[in-house]
This record gives sequence, structure tokens and C-alpha cells, in this order.
Amino acid sequence: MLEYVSLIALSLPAIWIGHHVLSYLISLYQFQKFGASSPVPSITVYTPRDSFATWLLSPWVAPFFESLPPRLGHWFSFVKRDFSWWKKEDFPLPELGDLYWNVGPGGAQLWSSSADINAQILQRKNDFVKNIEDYYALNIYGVNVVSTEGAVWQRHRKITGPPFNEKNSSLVFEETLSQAKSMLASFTQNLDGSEADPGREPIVEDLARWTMTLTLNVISSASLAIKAVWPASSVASSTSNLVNDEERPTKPETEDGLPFQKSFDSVMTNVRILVALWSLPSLLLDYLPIKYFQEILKSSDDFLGYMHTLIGEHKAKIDAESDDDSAGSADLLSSIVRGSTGNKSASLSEEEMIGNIFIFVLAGHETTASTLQTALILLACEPEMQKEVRKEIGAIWDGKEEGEDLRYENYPKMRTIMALMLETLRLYPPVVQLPKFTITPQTVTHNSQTVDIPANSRVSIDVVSTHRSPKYWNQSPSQSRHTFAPSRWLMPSSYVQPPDTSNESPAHENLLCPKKGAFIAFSSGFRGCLGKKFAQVEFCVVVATLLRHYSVVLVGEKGESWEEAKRKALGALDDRRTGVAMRLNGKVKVRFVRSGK
Ligand code: HEM
Repeated sequence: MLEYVSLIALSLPAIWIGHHVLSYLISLYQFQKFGASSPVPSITVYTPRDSFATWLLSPWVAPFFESLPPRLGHWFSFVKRDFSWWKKEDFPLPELGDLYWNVGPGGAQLWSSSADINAQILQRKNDFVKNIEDYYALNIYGVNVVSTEGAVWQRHRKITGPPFNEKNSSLVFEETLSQAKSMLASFTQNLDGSEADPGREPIVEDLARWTMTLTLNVISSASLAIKAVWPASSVASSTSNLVNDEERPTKPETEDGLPFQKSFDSVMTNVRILVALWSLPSLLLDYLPIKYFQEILKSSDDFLGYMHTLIGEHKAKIDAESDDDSAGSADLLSSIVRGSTGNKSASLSEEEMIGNIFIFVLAGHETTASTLQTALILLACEPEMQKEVRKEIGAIWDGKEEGEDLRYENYPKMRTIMALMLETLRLYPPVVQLPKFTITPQTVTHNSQTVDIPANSRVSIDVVSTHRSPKYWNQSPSQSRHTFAPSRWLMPSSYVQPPDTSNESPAHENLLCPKKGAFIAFSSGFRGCLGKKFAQVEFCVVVATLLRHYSVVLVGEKGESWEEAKRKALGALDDRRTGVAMRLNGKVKVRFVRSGK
């Protein structure tokens, strides 16, 4: 009897392993065969599709595989995290072309860097959907416009889309102006608050931290009508001179909680930890022994409490609005609350409102901050380009009366700054992949051939390779696809938008309109970025404010030549990894130096 029991005990693991090995091999064979039968090329990979372990460990494991002979280890370059970024110079376009299958155990994944295919995928919203399971973690505070599909998404988009209007853009302009002025002051003042002598301005060691602070503060006021105070009067010491907690805005207040701004900052800074904690069973969370995690959870509870209070206040204000006030305040939450009064089945619940505000902040602040940081470093590396930007800013100010400040009406004049933003986004997109999914079998047409896509396939748009494709971006030898050339976007006044192209900033005249699907930093079509103009206005105001009287310059190590400092800065720009958005791993030190010094 005992012998039988031990035999069964020994054979169970063997059966389990055998079953998995067999399923792996069958699936690998099936999808390899599928890849070979498709009219587009394929690459075989050997890790299971959607493997979290591969995603997590690949940055460390990849060097081992990539050191093996090409036929043995090359495939790993196609599964490592942010792979298209790492091989952006010449891969995978020359090897596989602009449409190919990545096949392996667990499924097939179609990768596109063809503008035509991208445009087809982005227009056919019912055929190429979001795989909702991938977005579950974003529902911490409530389902939202990013994490939903179909009719639910339509309801969310109908209410969350209209608040991003001209009135909100004007509010973004004003709020950014105020934040950017404080930011500049902190970049150019001594510790005692006096203006630094020209050429002796403090070193900005951590530009990312400050651009993140700015975008978080702007989104706090433009989406919630809560004004945040700039936290440092001088970056000469980023810690000693922070505004203390009593001076920080605390409205709305709740008993014994963190001030709003602190809980808001904590939630956004620790969002990845929160997402991980949120997936644990709630019983475990209640008894989590580590104080650090408990504090993060506490600030999350406080944030939620404030949001409910805020929505209550907004509702009361809107109820009290007369018909004449119907335009009301321009912050996003006011518009969402206003859009949710009336027909219950077409409106958002309080939980969904909070879910959407959270997602606006999440989707909007790191993407914009990383773009600003990258553009400022690029300008520091390219003084001639900086001169062009400053010329434009000077021309805007030349047309102003004494005492007049920048106004939203000046935004269309910021054409060179917009070209700078679009070119930065082309070469350094914060979102490197647009993932879609097929629920039923689909087809796309590529080079006059029909490509069958089975149900349950992942279909991914490779933003990096599309933005560097020689088909769309080799305009001239000085504007080759890998060259940072904002001038490629500045077209003559005779320019007419060609058919089948997209206008990336209708507020600015005569900007290049790329072929549809060739520039997708903000995605496009039905699920295109809701905050595109929000981010564009914000970017322009920050650059116009920082560079009016100052130039941004690189700060090298002692004895280092400028060329060496530039080479290092460009190297640092290349070294990035996906957080919420793609961001730099390291730091580049800069300084804002008074003009002419
Ligand atoms: C430079 C800054 C930004 C970039 C590059 C960017 C990029 C993108 C991209 C690529 C998508 C599509 C993602 C996908 O389909 O997987 C997207 C969607 C979205 N973005 Fe942005 N974004 C930026 C700023 C913002 C801002 C400031 C906000 C809000 C204040 C925002 C809110 C959203 C929302 C709500 C969606 C989802 C739309 C939907 O699914 O219907 N974004 N963004």
C-alpha cells in the first residue's frame, strides 16, 4: 500500500512537468507553422507569450542571451522589455520589415511599424481592441476611460472627452505660467532667495524631479482646482529650503489625515507600489507589517477621502449654479461632475469619476514631464536650435504692451516650440508601444497582400520604429530619420495639408502634417490621447517662460570638454526605461544662465 502511495506521489510531479513540456512544444510547433504560412516574415521566440517573469527579468537576463552566437540568443532581443527602444537604430526594420510576427509558445503577436497598417488598426476600434485584463491594475480607485472597452468605454469617453476644451486649455496655460515662473525662480535664485549672479546660477541636478513636480502641480489645479505651492525657493539645496508642511495647501481638510497635496504626491509617486499592494488579498493588507507600505496605503485612503469631499463640494457648487453660470469653472472635475448630472445610465458614478481623475494624472504627468526634461537637455546640447526658440519667444514679447504677460492668445505664435515638442516626441516617445488585441479573426492589407490575424492575437504598434522609419522620416540629408531636427516640422507659408495626413497641432500654422499612422506619439483615432492639447499647451508655456531671459546649458564634470559633456548627455537620453512612461535612468545636470552671460 505504502509503495503505491509513494509511486503516485512521485509520478504526480512528473505528469505535471510532462504535461507542461508537451503543451509548450505543441504550442511552439503550431505557432511556428502559422508564422511560416503567413505572407509576412516571422521570428520565433522561446519564452511563453505574456510571461511576467520575462518582462521583469529581461533587462538582467538579456546580456547573457545576447552574448550567445546569433542563432542561439538573437531571439531574446525580441522579448526583452522595451526591446524596440534598445535596438532603435536599425532593428527590426532591416531584418524583418515593417510588419512581422513574433511567434512562440502561447500565441502569435503581430508587430507593425507601417503607417498604413497603424492607421488601419487605430481606425478599426471594434476589430482591434484593448485587452482589458492588461489594464485591471489601473482600476485602483474605479474603472475609467483607459481601462474599459466597448459600450462602457463609450460612456466614459462621452463624459471625460468634452472637459478637454478651449476653456480648460486656457486654464492650463494660466496655471502652467504661474508654476513655470516659480520653477524658474528656484533655478536662478541663491539659497537666501536673492537672484544669483549671472553665470553663478544654481546647478539643477535633478531636472526630472522638477519637471514632475511642475506637471503634477499643473494637473492638480487644472483637473481639481487645487493650487499647489512650488516646493523650493532655490534648487541650490533641494532639501533645506522646501516649503514646510504648514505652508502647503491643505484644502479640502479631513480629520487626522495627511494634507491633500501630500497624499496626492504620495499616491502619484508610489503608484507602482500601490498597484502591487492593491493586487494582494485585503486581509493581508490590513496586517502588513512594514511601516513604509502602511504609510503609502494610508495616503491612498486619505486621497480617496479627499476626492469624495471634493466631489461633494463640486456637486453643491454646480447645484447652486444658475443657468447663466452654465459655463462654470474650467477644471476637469467640475466638467465631469456637470456632465454626470441627469440620466444615470449615461453618467459616471462617484467611484468612476475618481477613477478617471486618477487616470488623467497618471497618464498625463510623467509623459509630459519626461518630454519636457528630454527637450531641455536636447536644447542644452544644441545651442543653435535654442537660439531659434529664443528668437520666437522674443518676437512674442516684442508685440506686447508694458506690463503685459504671456496670454493664451499667444499660444498659436509658439510654432517653433511646438516643432521642438513634436520632434522630441518623434525621437523619444514616452509611450513606445500601442498594444491591441483581436477577439475575432481579422485581416489587414499590407503591400497589396491580405494578412490573416487569428482571434486571440496580440497586435502591437511599434512607436519607436515607426517614428524612425526611412519610409517617412528621411526628409533630407540634414533631416535624416535619426537626426534631431525640429526644423523638419516648419513648413513654408504656402504649405497645404496633403491628403491622408494628420495635423498634429491645428493651433499652429504650416506645421508638417505626417502621413497618417507615421507619427503616433499621442496615438490617434478613437482612442487617441485625450490630454494631447493639455500637454502641448503646458510644454509651450514652460519653454517660453524658462528661455525668455535664460539659456539652458550643460554642466559637465570638472575639466570635461563641452563635446564630452554633450556626448554623455546624449548617451543619458538614450538610457531610458518604462516607468509609467519611458523615462531616463540617469541624470543630466543643467543650469539656467542669464542671457548674454
Ligand atoms: C506628452 C504627453 C503625452 C503623451 C505622449 C501621451 C500619449 C498617449 C498615448 C500614446 C495614448 C494611447 C495609449 C494606448 O492606446 O495604449 C494616450 C491615451 C490617453 N491619454 Fe495621453 N499622453 C500625454 C499626455 C496626457 C495628458 C496631459 C493627459 C490628461 C491630462 C492624458 C490623458 C490620456 C487619456 C485619458 C488617454 C486614454 C484615452 C482613451 O483610451 O480613450 N495624456 N496618451
